[in-house]
Amino acid sequence: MKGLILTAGNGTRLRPLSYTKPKPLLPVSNRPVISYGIEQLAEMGIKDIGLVIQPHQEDTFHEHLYAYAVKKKMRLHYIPQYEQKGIAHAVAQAEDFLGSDSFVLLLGDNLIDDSLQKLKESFEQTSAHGTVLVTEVSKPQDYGIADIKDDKLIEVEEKPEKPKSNLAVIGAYIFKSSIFNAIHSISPSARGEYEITDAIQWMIDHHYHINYVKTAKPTFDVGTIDRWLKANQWMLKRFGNSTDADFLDENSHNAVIIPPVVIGDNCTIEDSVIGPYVSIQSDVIIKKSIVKNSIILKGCHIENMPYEISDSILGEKTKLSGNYVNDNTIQAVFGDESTFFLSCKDKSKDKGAD
Ligand SMILES: Cc1cn([C@H]2C[C@H](O)[C@@H](COP(=O)(O)OP(=O)(O)O[C@H]3O[C@H](CO)[C@@H](O)[C@H](O)[C@H]3O)O2)c(=O)[nH]c1=O
Repeated sequence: MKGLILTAGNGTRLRPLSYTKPKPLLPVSNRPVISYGIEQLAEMGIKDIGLVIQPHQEDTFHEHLYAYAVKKKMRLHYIPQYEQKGIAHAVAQAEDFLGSDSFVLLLGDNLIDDSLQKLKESFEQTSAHGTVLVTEVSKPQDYGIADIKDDKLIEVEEKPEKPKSNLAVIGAYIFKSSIFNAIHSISPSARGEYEITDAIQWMIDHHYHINYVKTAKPTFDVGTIDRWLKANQWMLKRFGNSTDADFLDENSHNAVIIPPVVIGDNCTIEDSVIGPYVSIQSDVIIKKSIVKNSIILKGCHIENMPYEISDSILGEKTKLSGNYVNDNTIQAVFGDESTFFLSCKDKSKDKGAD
């Protein structure tokens, strides 16, 4: 069995951060999202993983993942997708790499906090042509939705306006190579993409057995800022109350760390309150500031911020500083399409009745 991870999306909802780094390399609890998927494939005994990438991104992936793959004794094969024509189209690019092997397909921006062993067992025990993972979601309109009757998967529909259930088919699948019959037979959907859900439906309609495994463990699609922060919170919670602040620079002092927090190499934190739910990558300086529920990427410098930083993501080398001269003024430089939400307290309400 081989592994295939799709990473070639445009990451439009994560701009401007996804302009400079592919979405699956963005960190959750200081590890690239995709590394969690690679680890799950390693646990399943898979040695060869195809990564479907945008053609110019091979060096970036190699730089971030090579050492990790060597450590896990896995081989990464980069497969370019020249046009982003959908998930099924991305899988088709890997047909030569996959050959006649069965394969585990993971969506590179999905984080699934469950072992995929159950998926593998079900696939092998039932001799299915495909096994999908489903979970209950609160917004079924955003997902491929499963219709299950008498314990059988009878229909999957991509982002339906009127969902038949709240069971989403999420980003982990196992297929036999017969999936390529389906992929070569389907047409683009209304949104112009070759949908994996249409390929699965084709299999069901043509009497190939597709079964499902349900997970109750959390799953995250980190495709939006909000969901990325939630995934980060969840992964940090798994550290319990420990604080990974071993790497604080010797210059750090007067830092109050409220766990869970993860702090990378070579960081300086002074006169500041950090946490809970903060991930800080390496080479970050934070002075005289308060940061909670945020992700701070490599090389940021935050100093003397008159406002608490909360629910925020700061791209690499962002500089934020402020002063107290005028309560209503903030000076900052933001990259293209940055999002900045400023919450001010109305001080007149604090003055009482006089
Ligand atoms: C369109 C496209 C996507 N991808 C990669 C990028 C992402 O890591 C991954 C998912 O792509 P997205 O466009 O975000 O897919 P999304 O709209 O969230 O929906 C998918 O993922 C959902 C689960 O999150 C499923 O329930 C849906 O059935 C499935 O279609 O696949 C490619 O590698 N190539 C592509 O052409």
